[in-house]
Amino acid sequence: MNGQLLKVENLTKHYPLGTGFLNKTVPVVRAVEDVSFSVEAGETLCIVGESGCGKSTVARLLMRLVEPTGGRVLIDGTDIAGLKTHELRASRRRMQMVFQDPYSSLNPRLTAGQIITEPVENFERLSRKQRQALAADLLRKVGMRPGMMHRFPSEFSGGQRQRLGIARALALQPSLIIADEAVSALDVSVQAQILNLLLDLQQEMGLAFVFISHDLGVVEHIGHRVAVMYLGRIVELAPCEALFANPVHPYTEALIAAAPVPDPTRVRLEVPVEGEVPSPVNPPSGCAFHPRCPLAVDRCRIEVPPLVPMADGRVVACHVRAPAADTSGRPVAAASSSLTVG
Ligand SMILES: Nc1ncnc2c1ncn2[C@@H]1O[C@H](COP(=O)(O)OP(=O)(O)OP(=O)(O)O)[C@@H](O)[C@H]1O
Repeated sequence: MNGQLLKVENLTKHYPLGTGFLNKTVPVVRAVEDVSFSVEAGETLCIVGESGCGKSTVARLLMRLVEPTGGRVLIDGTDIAGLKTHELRASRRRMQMVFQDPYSSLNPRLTAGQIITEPVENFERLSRKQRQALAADLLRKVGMRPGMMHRFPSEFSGGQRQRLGIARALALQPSLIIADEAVSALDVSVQAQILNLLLDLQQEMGLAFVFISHDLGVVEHIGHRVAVMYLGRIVELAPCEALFANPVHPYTEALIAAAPVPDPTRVRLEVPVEGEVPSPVNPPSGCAFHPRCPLAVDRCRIEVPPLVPMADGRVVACHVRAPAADTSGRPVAAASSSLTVG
């Protein structure tokens, strides 16, 4: 890992519900609220959270497929919002996306060779020979035979299609790949093969990943650091091992407790977190997790907790577990509380 590639500062996305009539304010979906993180070259940052917490919206904002309501995305120190069309195209070469559904994300009328070389052909004209050489090289990179370039998507399995999606993303030699639920549609054994392929490619090419998943098993396998999102906000961002060994935010603890445990020796926590994720149109006041949190105190109902740096390098937004210092520098609540209450 050698240098900051991507920096996200206070990224916010509100989707208006309908259009305002006679300047009437319209309700908004608060999909992403004040999200900040960075990714270094060669690093994998995972983003986890339940459905609807804003993970895919973050991915779309990074690719500038949607415009932010606020905040900035910087690639190699350059704010992508200020880029002209041709500069944006160039910055997109640095950052490519792999999508969830390998069945619908490939054009069924194109051959595998055409599909994976198309991104390059959007920038430069290739001779037939150049296209074939590039397709062969990309197919080899993702563990497929060059002879497969003449086949159509319908002739491939789900895992092979996702390999094609990865080959296509590699065509422009990006530094960063955003993978949005890239293995969720695949069988578990195929998932492992694709994850190992991504790890090999990272080693070989120094690729960085923003890896979005709701599956903690997958995240634990592939992540260097993990950002946990709840209702549009990051509530904990920590090195992967530290997060799984010692989750600090009660929501992180609940997510890990609720996940299937592949390792039977790992102690499973009994966390009494109940209820549904509230609506992002009208989120709870203060800490959005407080209605479901067994540790909530009065302050949680009133103030949004800031992300507080902890000694082991993680940041946590929790008034109880990671209290911000008051003006005198003293913590304002107990530094740690057990979740296994009552
Ligand atoms: N174009 C849109 N217009 C209005 N609301 C939207 C739009 N796109 C997403 N949302 C809402 O924004 C919130 C965050 O959605 P998002 O898809 O980013 O979450 P997610 O964590 O990726 O969920 P999932 O895992 O189900 O894909 C949700 O409440 C969703 O309904």
